[in-house]
Amino acid sequence: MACPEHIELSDFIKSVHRGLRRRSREVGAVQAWEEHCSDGEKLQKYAISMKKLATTYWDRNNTRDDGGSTCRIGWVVSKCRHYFTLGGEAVEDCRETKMCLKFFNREMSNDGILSEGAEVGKISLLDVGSCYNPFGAFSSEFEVTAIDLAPASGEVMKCDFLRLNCGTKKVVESGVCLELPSSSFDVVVFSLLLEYIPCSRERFTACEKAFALTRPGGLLFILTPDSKHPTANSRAMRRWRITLAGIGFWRVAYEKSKHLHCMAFRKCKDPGVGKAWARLQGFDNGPHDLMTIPQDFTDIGDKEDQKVDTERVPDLEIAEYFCMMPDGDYFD
Ligand SMILES: C[S@@+](CC[C@H](N)C(=O)[O-])C[C@H]1O[C@@H](n2cnc3c(N)ncnc32)[C@H](O)[C@@H]1O
Repeated sequence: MACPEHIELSDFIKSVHRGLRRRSREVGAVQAWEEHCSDGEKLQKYAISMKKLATTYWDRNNTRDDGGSTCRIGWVVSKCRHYFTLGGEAVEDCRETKMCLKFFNREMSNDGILSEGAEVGKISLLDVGSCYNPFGAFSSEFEVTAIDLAPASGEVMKCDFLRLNCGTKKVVESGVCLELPSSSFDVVVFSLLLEYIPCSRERFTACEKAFALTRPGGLLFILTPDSKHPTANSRAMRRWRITLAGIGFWRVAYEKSKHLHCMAFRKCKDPGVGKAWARLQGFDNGPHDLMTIPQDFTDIGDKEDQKVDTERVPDLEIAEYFCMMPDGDYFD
């Protein structure tokens, strides 16, 4: 059972997400986002609440009997170990080569195939919307760059990812990260980030930026809440998959836990492969319109605290996710 503080924290977080979506409908995404980013007090309260919720209620009891981790951060860490240090990347190289032959009747055009047994240093990981730097606990394996609109920890740089420039170097001015070098990260993580962003087009922009920043063969992780049974939102997840393939991201891992979809996408060394597959799936409309979440279609009234009705069922899913997480065994 969730305790009163837990409910209070999750209610506040949900109300921020809801308010941003509602304002976005009223005045458009750009103005709503600007207003949101200039409300320092609200952002600060969100950061403190999110950190407390995650560190006090979510991130405990996350170890299975076999020593494995049941949390979203642990899922990313274990997939990275498998991919970067236990030969997973080489396996995916072979798979991509086969797809090149199938789609184009030629070898992979990129010469970036990792030779097996190549020396692996620390994995460079960009955690977008990091809040309190949960990957900091794995600093022996990961070189973490943590960014957030409103950091809850000194290890996290302030940055609006939607406005970040993907260029040639790291540029930080007055503590704000303005630019990061393209193709420089082994891993980019969006953990509970995309549903914060109130419109589909901006979610797509975030994915394009992730593509620019990841090195060929690197991974984008997307963790997104969904408390329904595994197939309930499978069509939406399929649309995300096709959209991301259209950018050049190929899905290499997927798991539906009780409250999350956990996904890993590889930046194809030959982006034509992902695009060709996406075309076969009928990907020829505006791609940004495909990065939708159930709440995009929910009619939200003016009153923040109005009683939940059947039209707001998708919000219930999020509510359940935020309320149920502390039990800690939802990520089996
Ligand atoms: C629900 S919290 C998730 C925190 C953490 N990733 C986790 O899994 O516990 C979403 C975070 O994304 C951040 N965020 C949302 N939009 C962002 C943007 N455009 N740029 C950077 N951070 C953003 C928010 O400030 C918030 O801290």
